[in-house]
Amino acid sequence: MTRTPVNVTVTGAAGQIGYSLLFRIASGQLLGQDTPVRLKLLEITPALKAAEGTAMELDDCAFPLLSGIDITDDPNVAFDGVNVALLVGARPRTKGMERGDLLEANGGIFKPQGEAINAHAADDVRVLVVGNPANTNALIAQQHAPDVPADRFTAMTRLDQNRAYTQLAKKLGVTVNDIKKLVIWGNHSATQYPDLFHAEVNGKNAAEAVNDQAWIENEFIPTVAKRGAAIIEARGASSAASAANAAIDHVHDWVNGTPEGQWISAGVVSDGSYGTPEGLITSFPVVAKDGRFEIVQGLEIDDFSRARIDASNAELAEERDAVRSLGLI
Ligand SMILES: NC(=O)C1=CN([C@@H]2O[C@H](COP(=O)(O)OP(=O)(O)OC[C@H]3O[C@@H](n4cnc5c(N)ncnc54)[C@H](O)[C@@H]3O)[C@@H](O)[C@H]2O)C=CC1
Ligand SMILES: O=C([O-])CC(=O)C(=O)O
Repeated sequence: MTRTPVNVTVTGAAGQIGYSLLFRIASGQLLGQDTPVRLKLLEITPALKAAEGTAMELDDCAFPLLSGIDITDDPNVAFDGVNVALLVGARPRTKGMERGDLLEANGGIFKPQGEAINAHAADDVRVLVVGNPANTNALIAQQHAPDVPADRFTAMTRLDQNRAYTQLAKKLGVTVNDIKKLVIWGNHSATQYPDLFHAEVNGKNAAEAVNDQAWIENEFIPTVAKRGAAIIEARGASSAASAANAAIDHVHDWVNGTPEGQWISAGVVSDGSYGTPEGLITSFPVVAKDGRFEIVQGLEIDDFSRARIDASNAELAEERDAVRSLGLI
């Protein structure tokens, strides 16, 4: 292995997503089998011992690509030289708790992390925010990192996309491999809009293949949008392995590019495309090329989709206004 290791920082490393994510990163699934990684684990002080336990287990895997592990409770240390930052650590939503309640609890975490990324990250840093409310947490971090290009800050809606793939595949009796361009617009919340109207199933329009508007409106969209709550209800804890899997997908595609003819979903800083308020971090159909996400342009948006995209972005604008009034941005 001659390449310099890539520094990957994971916050909330002792949490349940961290426990799924770290082993996959160390095994090469994030960046590929020819890329060594150095892991930097950020935790709050009381959870450092648990993070050390996870690090002991990582050691015990003897991963050939894992060149070292640092554990710290100081964001300035954790983000020193970071190339890929996975901001997972946050307070998860618990049963009966609304996403809006999380804004204040989590906002304070992402401001100092944005500042530390600004001060210490490598020039090529890429940031994925997983911790909820992911889009607005990403906005807070991004706003506190003025020296980092804004397009390096992203929020995760890939789990929502993956959920949508399986729901559609089950409905049509196909496999996820038969589906393309099925993407999420808006917020990672119950207002998100999984879009069947631009998706393809074996080359045909997905909404036409379904041919059941009532199913799209009353089953597909709510099932995908409320899946996080359904998992909490069933498991007594929020999605963890599937969230880690989506984080791997997101960064892997960001770095390696999306296959020709495929789109993916990512929360990226809006340039005003599709009437979305500029500056919000909101999910679009994107392609990854040369290490950058590009918003897919020129799609026709009918009234049904328009209403839903606008509603989700209005929610994000409210979240932005709320964190602004709390002095977090
Ligand atoms: N965007 C998405 O699709 C999804 C997002 N999530 C979110 O991911 C987040 C993490 O979920 P879990 O791992 O299940 O939670 P968890 O509670 O098991 O772990 C969170 C960890 O973050 C740590 N932490 C808290 N504040 C921190 C700080 N300032 N710096 C570093 N670490 C800190 C905690 O000590 C804890 O170990 C939650 O906000 C959850 O809602 C979960 C599933 C999907
Ligand atoms: O709601 C939560 O905390 C977990 C979550 O984001 C999801 O599963 O989509």
